[in-house]
Amino acid sequence: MDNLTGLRKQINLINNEILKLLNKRAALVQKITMLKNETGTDYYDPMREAEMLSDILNQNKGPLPDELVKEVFSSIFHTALNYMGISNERKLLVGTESEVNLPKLNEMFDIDADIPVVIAGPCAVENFEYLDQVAKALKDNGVKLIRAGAYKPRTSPYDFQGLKEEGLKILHEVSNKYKLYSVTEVVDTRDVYLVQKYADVLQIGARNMQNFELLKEVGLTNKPIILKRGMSASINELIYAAEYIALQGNRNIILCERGIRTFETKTRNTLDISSIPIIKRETHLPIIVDLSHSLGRKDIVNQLAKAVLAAGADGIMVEVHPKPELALSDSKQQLNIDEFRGMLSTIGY
Ligand SMILES: O=C(O)C(=O)C[C@]1(C(=O)O)C=C[C@@H](O)C=C1
Repeated sequence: MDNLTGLRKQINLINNEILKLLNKRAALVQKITMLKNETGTDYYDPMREAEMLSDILNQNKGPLPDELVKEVFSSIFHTALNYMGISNERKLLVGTESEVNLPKLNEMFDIDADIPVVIAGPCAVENFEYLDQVAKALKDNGVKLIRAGAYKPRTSPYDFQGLKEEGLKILHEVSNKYKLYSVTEVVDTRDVYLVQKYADVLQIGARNMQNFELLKEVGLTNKPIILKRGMSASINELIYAAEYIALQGNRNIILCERGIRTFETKTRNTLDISSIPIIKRETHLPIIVDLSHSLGRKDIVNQLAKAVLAAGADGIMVEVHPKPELALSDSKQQLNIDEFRGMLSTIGY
């Protein structure tokens, strides 16, 4: 009968065999490293790793299941790379180690460093008069960026879809009149050229965060891009979406937290404040928070504005409409001009 001591003795012998084999393997990896140095070949070779794994799994007769065998060998390959002195984690262009020296968000828009960047305006461009009233209020209160949608991706195809080019023209005219920077969403690769002709900052909405063709297209422009987090997207997915833009050459990316879907129904989305310091730690990109879409209500905007700024956000975005009750979209979450002034004073404007 096997006893514990006897079984452990056998395991000790196997451990020694595995160790000898691992070191034998490491000596071969060292030779490969030298060859790769001579030829300038990449150390990390995911295709080779995949081929080896497939051979290994074909030979696996158990009792260890394939997933566990895969885990062990993936760790062996990872160790080989560590032994070569490299990591298989790619350094991202948007990561903290990136060499680019980008201006801070407030510098991009000539905003004093002691006040937060505020982007405000109606959900959609509805007509010249409404937008003009909002723009005047922004100007009077020292806010420099106006937002308004000309293309509105709505849940229902029967809801107001935006004024499209007509809306872009109104936004352009009003922002010029008050010397404001204009921010508007682009939803289709075919519209990027048109939208960038009229607007100063392009926005990629939450629903399009992983529309990779659209990301690549705006990555080819030289306009700042606001990239909103998808409602079910992880922070990593948001960072990789930004990398798609950066890879095309446009490094002027502003990330935007706008809440994620959870079981909570008191707010439209759950505002994930923790994403702010995490993004600050893992990327060099500025991050702003869209309070209106996160919350879907306006009675708690002031508290959350202070909270996100305290957490390190570089700015906030809020919806403002001269007559929210008559707004064609998102009427419950848009502040009226008095409420907007109140919000500004709570954050030091
Ligand atoms: O075969 C190679 O090219 C190696 O560098 C060796 C090795 C390995 O551990 O087997 C190490 C890293 C590569 O990602 C793939 C394979």
